[in-house]
Amino acid sequence: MEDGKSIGIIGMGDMGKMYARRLSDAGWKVNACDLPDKLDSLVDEFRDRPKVEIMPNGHLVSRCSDYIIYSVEAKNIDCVVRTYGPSTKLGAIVGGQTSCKAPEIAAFEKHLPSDVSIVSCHSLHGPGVDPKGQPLVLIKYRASDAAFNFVENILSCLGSKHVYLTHEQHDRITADTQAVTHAAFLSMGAAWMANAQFPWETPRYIGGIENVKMNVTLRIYSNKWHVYAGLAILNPSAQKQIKQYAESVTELFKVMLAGHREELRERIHAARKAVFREDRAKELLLRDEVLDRFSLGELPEKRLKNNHLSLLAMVDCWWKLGIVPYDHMICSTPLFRMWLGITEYLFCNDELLEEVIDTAIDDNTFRADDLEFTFAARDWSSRVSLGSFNGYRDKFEEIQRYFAPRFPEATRLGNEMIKTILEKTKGV
Ligand SMILES: NC(=O)C1=CN([C@@H]2O[C@H](COP(=O)(O)OP(=O)(O)OC[C@H]3O[C@@H](n4cnc5c(N)ncnc54)[C@H](OP(=O)(O)O)[C@@H]3O)[C@@H](O)[C@H]2O)C=CC1
Ligand SMILES: O=C(O)C(=O)Cc1ccc(O)cc1
Repeated sequence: MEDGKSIGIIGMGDMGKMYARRLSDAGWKVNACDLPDKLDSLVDEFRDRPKVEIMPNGHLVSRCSDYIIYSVEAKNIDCVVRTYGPSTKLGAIVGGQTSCKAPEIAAFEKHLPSDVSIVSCHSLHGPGVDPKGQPLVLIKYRASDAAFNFVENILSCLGSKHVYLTHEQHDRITADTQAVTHAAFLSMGAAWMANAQFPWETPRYIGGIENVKMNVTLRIYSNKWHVYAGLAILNPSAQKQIKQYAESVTELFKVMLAGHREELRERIHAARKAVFREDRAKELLLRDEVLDRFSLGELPEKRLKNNHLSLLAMVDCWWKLGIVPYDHMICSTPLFRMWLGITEYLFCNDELLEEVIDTAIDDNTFRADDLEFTFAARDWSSRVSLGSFNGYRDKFEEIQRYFAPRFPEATRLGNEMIKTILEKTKGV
């Protein structure tokens, strides 16, 4: 490895460990730490990897490493960089893995010595997904070409697709792709819990699009709350989009309740025209055989109808915000691709879309679910707008406890689903 240079990782949670394993497998010396109370267990866990040296704190990591990655909670980034930043080795390069870059760059600007270069990164996938072929954002904020090339060379062992952005572009795009996607799935989970449902036990929620909704919702709730809270609350563009999503849900639900079929049809078709190209149906990201394969419950003989308020509102929201989601495929996460996949599956099928409009107007059996979904979307939006980390955490963890017994199975199915979908969407 390049002249005995080494890499520092501050924060050995899920992402930090994944980086430590992959970088050391590629032959790099890694110096890593977490909070002091995890020292012994980390030393134990990495005992069989001589290339990973676990250190007691970030000062020790910072003073001996040539590229230091902060992989801590986004909400703690200022405090952690303030503590260890001044110990950074003279002339080293620093970056971060947090999901929202404005606070991370601000912390680097404020607390790092001026001789230190800044090159940040963001793997656009969770720790359980193979990084190969997934987007990896690289941000050259304050660095020479040589320093940037050094970082790019280190991270090339992940096999990811490199995407070069400024930190402002990164935050704008991830608000469009991640934050609003998470808001939709978080709201589904909240609504199911409010109605005391486990959707895989209800025939009308099994098969096709419903499988993706359930698996992704459970996948999100099985993760750590701070990941979603950080990227929603700390990113100002995200707040705006989550608010628009809640407004789209509310307005569409009111049109449904009032029974205004033509108004609903016109609005849905206007949104469809703005978001989907006319020939999109020829190249759908997802098809029936893929969608039906990953069920948590028994598939019913005949597919049951749903008005898919969550999906109608998503396209309405993109339309209102002038977002064309395909523009962001280069920066998409697996969950975003699945969300876009089921959205276009619905909107690019005239017959299904017409059935959804009729169901929305004529079928009363979804009203209770839609009411709870509307409350949930608005509640998530107000917690995010208030910037309330505690409020976000309380709600997230309550719902997490409710669904926890099904996490192992949902994670297994979700991983298979992601793998299959990634194969189907290669090159998109
Ligand atoms: N999980 C995901 O899917 C992805 C996450 N990210 C981002 O990566 C970052 C890390 O996420 P993830 O690994 O999932 O989260 P984790 O909570 O698993 O990891 C963060 C780790 O940092 C530790 N930490 C906090 N303060 C310090 C400190 N002062 N010194 C050393 N360690 C500290 C935490 O300890 P403690 O728990 O005790 O506070 C924790 O172990 C986040 O900013 C997240 O937004 C990016 C891409 C994907
Ligand atoms: O795919 C998703 O949206 C995830 O939920 C995983 C994830 C979470 C945080 C990130 O910064 C990147 C990826």
